[in-house]
Amino acid sequence: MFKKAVKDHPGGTSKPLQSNFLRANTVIPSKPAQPQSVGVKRKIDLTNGGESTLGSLHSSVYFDENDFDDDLDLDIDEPIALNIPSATSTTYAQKPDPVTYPTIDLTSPDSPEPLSAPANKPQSDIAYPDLPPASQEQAAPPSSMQYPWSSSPPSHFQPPPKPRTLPWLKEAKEEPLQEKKSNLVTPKRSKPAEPWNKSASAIKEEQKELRREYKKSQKADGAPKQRDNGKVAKVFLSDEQLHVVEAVVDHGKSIFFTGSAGTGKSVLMREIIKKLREKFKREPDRVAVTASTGLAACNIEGVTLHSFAGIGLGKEAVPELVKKIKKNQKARNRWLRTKVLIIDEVSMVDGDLFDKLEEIARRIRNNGRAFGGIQLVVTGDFFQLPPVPEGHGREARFSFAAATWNTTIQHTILLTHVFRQKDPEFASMLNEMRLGKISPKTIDAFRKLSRPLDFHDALEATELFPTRAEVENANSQRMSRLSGEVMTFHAVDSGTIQDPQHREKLLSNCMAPMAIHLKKGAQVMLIKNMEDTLVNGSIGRVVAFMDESTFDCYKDNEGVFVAGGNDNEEDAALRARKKLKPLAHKEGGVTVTRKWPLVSFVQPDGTERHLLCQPEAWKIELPNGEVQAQRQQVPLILAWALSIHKAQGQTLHRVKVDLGRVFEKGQAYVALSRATSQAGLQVMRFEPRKVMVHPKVTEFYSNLVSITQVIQSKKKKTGGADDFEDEL
Ligand SMILES: Nc1ncnc2c1ncn2[C@@H]1O[C@H](COP(=O)(O)OP(=O)(O)OP(=O)(O)O)[C@@H](O)[C@H]1O
Ligand SMILES: [Mg+2]
Repeated sequence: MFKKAVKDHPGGTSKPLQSNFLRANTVIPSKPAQPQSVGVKRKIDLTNGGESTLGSLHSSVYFDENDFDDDLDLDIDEPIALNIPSATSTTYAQKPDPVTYPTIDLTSPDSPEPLSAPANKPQSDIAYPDLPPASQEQAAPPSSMQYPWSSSPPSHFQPPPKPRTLPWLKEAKEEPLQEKKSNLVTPKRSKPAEPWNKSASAIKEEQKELRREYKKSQKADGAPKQRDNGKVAKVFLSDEQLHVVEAVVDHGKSIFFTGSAGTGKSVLMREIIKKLREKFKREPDRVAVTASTGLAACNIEGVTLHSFAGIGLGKEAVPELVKKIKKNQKARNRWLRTKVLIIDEVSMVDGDLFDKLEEIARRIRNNGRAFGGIQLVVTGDFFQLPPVPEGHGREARFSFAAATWNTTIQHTILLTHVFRQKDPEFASMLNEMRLGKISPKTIDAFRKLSRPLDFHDALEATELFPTRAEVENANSQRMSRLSGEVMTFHAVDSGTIQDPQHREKLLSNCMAPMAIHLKKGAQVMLIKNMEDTLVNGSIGRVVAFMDESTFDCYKDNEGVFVAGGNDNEEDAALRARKKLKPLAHKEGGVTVTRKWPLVSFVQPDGTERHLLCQPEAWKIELPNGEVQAQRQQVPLILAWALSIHKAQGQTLHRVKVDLGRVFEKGQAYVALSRATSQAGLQVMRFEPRKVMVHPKVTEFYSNLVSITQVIQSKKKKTGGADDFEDEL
C-alpha cells in the first residue's frame, strides 16, 4: 500500500483558505512580503548524513526565441552578475531566514508525538495566511500577479467543505473537490464557434489515425532503440522509489518528488515513464514527457515544456497564449489529449510560467480542475538550478511559489537515500554543502581534497568548468598533444521538422554533437546507457578505430591478440584485418565498411571493457510519437573537460573542480555532487563562501519530511503497524 511522504494537513474551517490549501500537500507556502509565520514546521532529517543531502544553487537558463529548446547558453560564456538581491541570498556563514523548527525533532527517537502540532496550536500546523475570503464576483487576477498570486478563478479559493485528507483508498468515498467547483470555473462551451471542441467520435477517429502513424513511425524507424533494448540491467527500485511509482501509476496522483543529488530521481523518472507508457500503450499521446531545458528534455526523449505547450516564449498574457494555441491544431490536440504531464528538472521552470500553463490547461480543456484535470508528475531539486530571471530587474520565481503549485501538486515526496555516494561521510559533507551550513571539519575535509588523484591508469579526472569556452579550450589542448590521425564523425539528422536550421537548433541541445573529432588516445565519455556497467557517464579512452567485422574478429580472438605480443590495440586490429581479408574473399569479396571508435572503458571495479562505439539515436519526440528531430551519432563526447551544465545529472568516478572559477549559485554543489567518492574527487580553492543557498529554497525544504520519517513516526503511533492510512 502506498504511504504518503508527508502528513496531509487538515484544512482549517474557520479561516478562509487560499488556493494553495485546497489540496493536501506537504509544503507550507510562504507569504511573500511578510515574515515567515508558520507556526510549526516539520523538519527534514538534516542530521542524517548521507540520507538527505541539500545543496546550493545555479546558473542561468533561458529559452530560445524560435524553438524554445535551445539551452546552449547554459554553458555560460561570461560570468553573469547575479540578479538576486543580496537580501534574498545567503552565504554559508549566514543563517537562513529565521526558521522556527518544530518543537519536536522528528529525527529524535525520543520524540513523543513526531508529527503532531504543539499544544497551543489548533489541529492544523499550517499558519493560514490572512487573505480576504474569495467571492464569486471577484475577477481572477492575471496570472503574472505576484500575490495573492492565483490565476485561478475565485472558486479555487473556496475552502473545502471539511478537513481534507485525501488518503488514496479513502478517496473514493470523498467527493472530488475540484469536480464540484468545475461548473463555476469552466467557461461555457460554444460548440459551433469552437472547432477544437470536437465530438468524441471525431477525436476517436483522430486517435486511430495517430496510433496508425505512431506504429508506422516505430516500424519505419530503423534507428537503434534505446528503450527496452534489454541491454541495460533492470533497475531494482528502493521502497521509497516504489512508493512514488505506485502513487503515480496506480493511484494517478499528481506528485512532485524531490531529493538531493544522487537520490535516483532520474532513474525513478525513467521507470515511471516506462510504466506510464505501458499503462497507456494503446494511446501513447496520453503521456507527455517534458523538461525545463533542451538538454534535460533530450535526456528523457521528450520535448521542452514550452515546445509541448505551443506557447513560443510564453511572455504574453494567458488569453493571447490560449488564442495562439487554438490556432495551432497540433498544440491544441496535445493539450486536449494529455492525461499525464511529466516535467523533469522543474527547478528551472519559472513560477509565472507554471501558473500560466495551469490556466491554459483549464481554458483549453474546458475543465475547471487543477491543470484542467491533467495529472502532473514533476521532479527536480530546487537546490540545484533555479529559473532564469526574465530581466527588468525581476527575480525569477521558483515554481513551488507559483499560486497554483499547491492546488496542482497533491503530494510532495522527498527521496532521502543517496545512491551516488556510498561513503556516508562524503554524503554528509555534500549534505552540509547543500544546506549551506558547512562545519569547520567539513571545510577541512574538502580542503584536503586539493591533492592530485592517485590512479594508475591512462584515465584522467574529468575537469568541470562553468563556461563552454574553458571546456573547449581544455579539450582541444589535450587533443593537440596527441599524435595520430584525426577521425571525424558527422551526425546524421532527420525528423519531421523539415527546416534544417530549426531542426539543428533543436538538436543542438543534445549531448551528441553534430561532429566529433577523435584521435587514438582521446579521453571520452559515453553518453548513452549501453550495458549494465557501460552507462551514460562512463569514461574511457579511444584505443583504435575499426569496422564491425574487424571488431567481431578482435573480440572473438582477444586472447590470441593479447598473447601475440605487447603491441597495442591498433596493431591487433591490423592483424585482425589481415586475418579477415582471406576470409572475406572466400565469401565473395571484401565489403568496405566504416570504422568506429573502439573505446576502452574502466569499470567501477577497475576492470577494463572494450566497446565499439557505433551510432546511437537521440530523439525529440512529441507525445503522439512524432519524432520532430533525430540525431544519429557515435555516443561519445570528449571528456578531459566538461561544462557543469552538461555534467548536471551525471555520475562521475573521477572529477576535478576548481572552485575559484565557480561564480554562480548552485555550480559548486552540482559540480562536487557528481563525484561518487572522495578518492575520486579533487577540489581546488575550496571556499565556503562559494556555497550559497537561496533562503526560499531552504524554507521550502524545511517544511518537507521524508517518507521514511513519516512511516517511522506512524509506526510509533500505531504500535508497529506501518499502515497510517487511517490517520490521514
Ligand atoms: N534503485 C537504485 N538502485 C541502484 N542504484 C540506483 C538506484 N537509483 C539510482 N541509482 C544510481 O544512483 C546514481 C544517481 O542516480 P540519479 O542520476 O537518478 O540521481 P538524481 O537524483 O537524478 O541525481 P541528480 O540530482 O544529480 O540528477 C546513478 O548511478 C544511478 O544508477
Ligand atoms: Mg538527475
